[in-house]
Amino acid sequence: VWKYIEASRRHRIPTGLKTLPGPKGYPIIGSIPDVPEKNAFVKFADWSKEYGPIYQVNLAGHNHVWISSDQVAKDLLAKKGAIYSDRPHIPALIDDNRTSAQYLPLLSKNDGWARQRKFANAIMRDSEKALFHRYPEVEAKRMLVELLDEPDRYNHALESFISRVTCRLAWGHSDASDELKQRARELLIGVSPTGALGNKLPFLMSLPDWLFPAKAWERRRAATERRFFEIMQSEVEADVRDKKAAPSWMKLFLENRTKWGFKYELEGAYAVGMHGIAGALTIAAPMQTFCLAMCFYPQFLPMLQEELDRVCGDRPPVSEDRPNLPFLRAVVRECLRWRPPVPTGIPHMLTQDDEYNGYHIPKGSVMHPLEWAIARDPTMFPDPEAFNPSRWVEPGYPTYQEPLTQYPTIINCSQFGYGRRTCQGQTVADEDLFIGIGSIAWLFDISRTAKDTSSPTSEPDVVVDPENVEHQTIFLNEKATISSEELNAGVEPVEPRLEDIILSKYNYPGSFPTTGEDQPQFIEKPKAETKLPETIDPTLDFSTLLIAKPLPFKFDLLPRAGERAAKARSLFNEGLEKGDYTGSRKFWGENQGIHSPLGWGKV
Ligand code: HEM
Repeated sequence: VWKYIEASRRHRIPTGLKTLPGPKGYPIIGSIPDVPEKNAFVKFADWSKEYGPIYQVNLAGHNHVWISSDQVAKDLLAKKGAIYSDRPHIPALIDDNRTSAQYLPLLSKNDGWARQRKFANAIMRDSEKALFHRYPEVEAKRMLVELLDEPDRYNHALESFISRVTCRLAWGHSDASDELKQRARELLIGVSPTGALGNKLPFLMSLPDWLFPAKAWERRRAATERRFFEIMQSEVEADVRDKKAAPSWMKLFLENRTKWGFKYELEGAYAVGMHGIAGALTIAAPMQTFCLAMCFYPQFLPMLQEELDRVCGDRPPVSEDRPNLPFLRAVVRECLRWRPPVPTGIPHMLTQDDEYNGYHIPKGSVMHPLEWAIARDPTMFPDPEAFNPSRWVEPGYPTYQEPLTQYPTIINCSQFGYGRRTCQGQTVADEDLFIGIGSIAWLFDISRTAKDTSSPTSEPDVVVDPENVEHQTIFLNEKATISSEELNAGVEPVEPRLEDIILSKYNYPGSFPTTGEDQPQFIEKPKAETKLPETIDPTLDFSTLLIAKPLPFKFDLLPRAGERAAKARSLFNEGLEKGDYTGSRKFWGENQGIHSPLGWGKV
């Protein structure tokens, strides 16, 4: 109540200025009941059609300003970056995100943010110069074989690809990629408005752990993360000492430790770990969007494959092919536009009263560049709801830009935010998506499954040939699995993980036995409900956390004709023999935290 009174007082408007338009909402809670949990960004975009490109909404006493125009976002968040570059408090985290110097994207505009941003620029420049040490190309080979072997776990393979590349970039190897995914997933729950309960009802965070189990969950999450970062740092320290450390951000930090001016013992461990986490999930979302787009806009895959065949022939794409693959870059760019991975944007906070076009914007307002709406401006993107990569490569479209050896590119596109807080992982995302999506399109045909009855409009695009044994054996996202870390993201006891079984498949050094009593048992969980009510657009069935990705769906993933599948396998086997690949390591053993009465709580 006090917050509400305070907010009303703050909202006194200086003479001559108007208050921003926006929905009225209810006393105290404001418009919270009007914002759906699922696809909230669509609701905020609808409001922008009613109230204009900048409007405000009261959410539980906080003033939230939504911007749905690229120009307005640039005018405020970029040009007036001096006052629009702070971050709001995230109540569900145990340590104050603004001052704890743990998570760069969430820090206030303070010294910790400045020094970590400088560090981030340096590590990103270094990786880019070294073509990301070819990690994306190495891991794409493993991903292709996993997709061939288990297409029904496609989302797991895509997420693992991203997580393994990021894990290598961060610490020089992929052993911790499953743990990294789990860390990323848990932090995403902790920071998402639709995730941890403490973000919806912040006052609960002042209760003791035993009265509010979600707080105990967060305490355990934060402690596990700290321990994980600590272990990763000390292992690379040992590898550097033994002169066997592969190139990584951590190695770079350790080689010049004092240069960055970090202020506490583990700040370097967090600065590297945070980038690992930031990369581990974000980039997988557009890869899954790519599969969705190919199912519903089948005309573009043959165009992409024609380009790949012409330029790359009998091998998947590599970094040097970039200038010669404009249509691949267009597809990547269009995936980000059509379904922005962070559709609500990451909020900035305004640190002093401001005015814009006669409107008053009060200090403390939480500013949201609504990426979803910005990406659907019909003057910039004609027919914005359609997935159309041609808009980037055909003259006549407002987004067309030359030279095509450089454009289209995702670098500096609006989906990465604005001003001083723009995303620092753009080049990593660019390389992963270029290599990852390019490799999938090189090897696979993707289409809506012949069996799919989830949508009344779903005419199959490809009918599986019943005579073709290979096609029948590689059947086809039947389980529509969700990845195990999603099932186990702190809301349920940890069980032996799917990964444990997969590990044994490829004979990695030190991998799990395939037979005998030690073999882990996977207990089948109920399948994810993927059938949509008929009225919902099946291309809009997305997860609800801050990073939105398509929920698992059924589709056909068939190797293209010719030698490509055999080639993909031989490339992977060559890598296996060279020792390029290792299995995934378990960090905590079974039953982590379950036996503690305060252990895993519902979030
Ligand atoms: C497709 C993938 C990605 C998308 C869509 C994305 C999107 C974003 C967005 C919207 C922001 C907020 C910008 C703002 O506040 O105005 C952001 C910030 C950030 N991103 Fe990314 N990101 C992606 C990948 C990555 C990767 C791979 C990394 C690192 C390896 C990364 C590191 C960061 C960091 C450190 C910030 C915070 C910058 C700051 O607050 O000063 N991102 N990203």
